[in-house]
Amino acid sequence: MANIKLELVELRKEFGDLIAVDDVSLGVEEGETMALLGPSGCGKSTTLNMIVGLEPPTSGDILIDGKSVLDVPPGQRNVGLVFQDYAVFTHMNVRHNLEYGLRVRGMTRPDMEREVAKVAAFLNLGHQLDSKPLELGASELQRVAIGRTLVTNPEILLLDEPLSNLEAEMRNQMRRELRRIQTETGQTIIYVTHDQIEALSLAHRIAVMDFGALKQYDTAHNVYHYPDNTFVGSFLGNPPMNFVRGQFGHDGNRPVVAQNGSIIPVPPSSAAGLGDGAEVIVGMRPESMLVAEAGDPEAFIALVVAVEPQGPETVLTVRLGQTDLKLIVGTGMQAHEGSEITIRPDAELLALFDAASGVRFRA
Ligand SMILES: Nc1ncnc2c1ncn2[C@@H]1O[C@H](COP(=O)(O)OP(=O)(O)OP(=O)(O)O)[C@@H](O)[C@H]1O
Repeated sequence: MANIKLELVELRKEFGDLIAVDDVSLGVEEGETMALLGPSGCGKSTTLNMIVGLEPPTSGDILIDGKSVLDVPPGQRNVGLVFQDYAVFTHMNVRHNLEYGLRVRGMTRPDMEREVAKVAAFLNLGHQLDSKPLELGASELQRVAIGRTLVTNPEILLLDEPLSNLEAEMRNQMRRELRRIQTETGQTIIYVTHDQIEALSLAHRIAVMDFGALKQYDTAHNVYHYPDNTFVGSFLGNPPMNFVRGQFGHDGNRPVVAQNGSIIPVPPSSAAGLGDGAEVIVGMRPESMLVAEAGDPEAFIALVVAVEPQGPETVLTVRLGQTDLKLIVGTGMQAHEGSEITIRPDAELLALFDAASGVRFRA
């Protein structure tokens, strides 16, 4: 069992009547990258600020290596925060920027030079130690900002939207760079982002937040494929998860969800314990629905309303009752607007949610 580096215990922050962080509990293992993901205003930065010590929690606890750090002042928590807008000193060259955190800790010059050389080489900044920040490009600046923090060897590296100021090309490059930092240093990283692709591609585990609440905390694979609620299903994925609202029931022995005469067969495992007549929402990822042969007992029939080729794949919009669904299919698939199509959802990935709460039914 890996060491739990960081633990949040019913962490809460209120600003007046507003609950910015709503009793969030989670643990991050040593060497793991955890992404705090969610829409603007969901409480990501407030959570980060409480971990760093810039914001006192209203209640709850923050443990690093099993010890509460609530009484430890920000500078002494040994957590390194890199802000979105590259906190570097513009009047200092790169070397002095990298040295800064070590100098304030009173490190000797030879030790400092050794540590700075190591981090500069690691981040490909060795040839730029004498440059001023204004002479650097955006990704180099970002590497200096990360280097300034990394050189202090923090217990936890906290990154607040680190790639949001970069162009698409640079962003991909920095993403690769961050993955390298992750694998080569074994650094525990907390990564704040509203970008699901960044979270899915960089994080071992993702905490999905909405209005201060933790909506799911699981591996990147599980939050995508097995969302706990409709919020997570709709926040991740592009196009997002399809939802069909209907009534649970049986067609003969087959469990189905019916909406205005249209029916979707659902796997018995997803419907365990559900009574006929229950109001539910069926969730299906666009890429987890196959075009099937007519008469397939696990399939449903829908009307094709749009066919949009998008290079390597095609997005189909189909209508089932009153609901439009998106499917991602291969380009070999021939579909015609106005024709009927038989669709079989992947039984393993189909999800049933309670219509009132949006929470997934678990067998
Ligand atoms: N100092 C403060 N005083 C009052 N309200 C605040 C303060 N800081 C944050 N908030 C509010 O708390 C909520 C959470 O904000 P927070 O910045 O943590 O969200 P976020 O998910 O990081 O958003 P963003 O991605 O836009 O930075 C928001 O409604 C915000 O307006």
